[in-house]
Amino acid sequence: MTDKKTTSVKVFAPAKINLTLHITGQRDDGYHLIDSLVAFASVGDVVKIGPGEAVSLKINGAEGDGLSADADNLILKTADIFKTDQGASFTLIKKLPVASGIGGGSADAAAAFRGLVPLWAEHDGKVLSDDLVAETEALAKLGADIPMCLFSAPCRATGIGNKLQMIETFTPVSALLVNPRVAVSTQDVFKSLKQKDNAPMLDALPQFTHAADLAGWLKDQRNDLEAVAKEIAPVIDDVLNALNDTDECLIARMSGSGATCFALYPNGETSDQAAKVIRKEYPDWWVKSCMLGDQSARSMPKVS
Ligand SMILES: C[C@](O)(CO)[C@H](O)COP(=O)(O)OP(=O)(O)OC[C@H]1O[C@@H](n2ccc(N)nc2=O)[C@H](O)[C@@H]1O
Ligand SMILES: Nc1ncnc2c1ncn2[C@@H]1O[C@H](COP(=O)(O)OP(=O)(O)OP(=O)(O)O)[C@@H](O)[C@H]1O
Repeated sequence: MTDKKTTSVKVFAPAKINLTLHITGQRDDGYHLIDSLVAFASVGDVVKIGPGEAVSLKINGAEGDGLSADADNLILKTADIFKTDQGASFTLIKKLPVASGIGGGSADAAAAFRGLVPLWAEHDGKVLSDDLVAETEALAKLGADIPMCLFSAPCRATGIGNKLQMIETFTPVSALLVNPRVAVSTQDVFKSLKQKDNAPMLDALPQFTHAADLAGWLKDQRNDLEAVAKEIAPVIDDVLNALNDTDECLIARMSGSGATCFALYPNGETSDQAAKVIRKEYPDWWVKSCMLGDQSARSMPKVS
């Protein structure tokens, strides 16, 4: 048997992209009901977990400045759920902008959870996986986007984002993600939203065989948070204009509560070329050419 105290785990935490985000109601506790088509990007954070006497967190990476490594960090909150006295030293390589509508914190929490299961597989003679249902429920309470990030695969999310219908037939598409480096608070956007009972998507979603199909369909769908987010961060309009101006852009929309926007392209060459153009004009923006689709295989913990 391997010595679990010396095991190290590395987990990819991909960005979540809300291709659509229809807000269809509000619960009595204030949380909003959503109907959202979600895919996961080939760009994301990396969570490394090594042995440690206590639970600790160190943050590296280009987007790590200003993100606190204290008890409020979703990685430490996730470790707390397991209620063991085992240690773990986390290193977060933060590559996704914070508070940017692409679920970075939720992705980190989900990655930490996936990584801790093999690291802490057994403790005090008790198999951790026996408790996973209760622990997964506790994890979901840390953030509405966490359940979808646990799967990191295309899905339709309803409820408050906790009811997931997986879409196994989703065809991967080339995309460009752009964030103008303006943090937008999800809570502020929801608080400013006035119209809460918008139409959901149709019951049956079409099957998309290429990016142009998906983009054509998205033109009739919405992100109901986009208008409110633009009032809070008018630069979102500049991002959408910049994306729409690039060659062969099929559609440009905002993800989540913003300010990150995505655009779809026919292939990787066209999204790479658009990235070059936007980076040249806006050198301070965060610009990533990527694939959107199923990242579940890449997101499995790599144990060494
Ligand atoms: C906008 C989305 O990213 C779409 O996927 C999510 O709905 C937000 O997910 P999240 O950032 O993980 O959200 P949480 O951290 O749970 O909540 C942040 C704040 O957003 C509001 N919130 C969140 C989710 C939801 N379905 N309704 C809400 O009203 C709540 O006021 C909460 O105080
Ligand atoms: N590991 C983490 N990474 C990013 N943010 C974190 C983390 N832990 C806690 N937070 C806090 O969570 C808040 C939301 O950050 P996050 O990057 O997840 O926002 P977001 O991309 O807008 O999320 P969503 O799309 O789920 O609304 C931030 O204000 C940040 O302080």
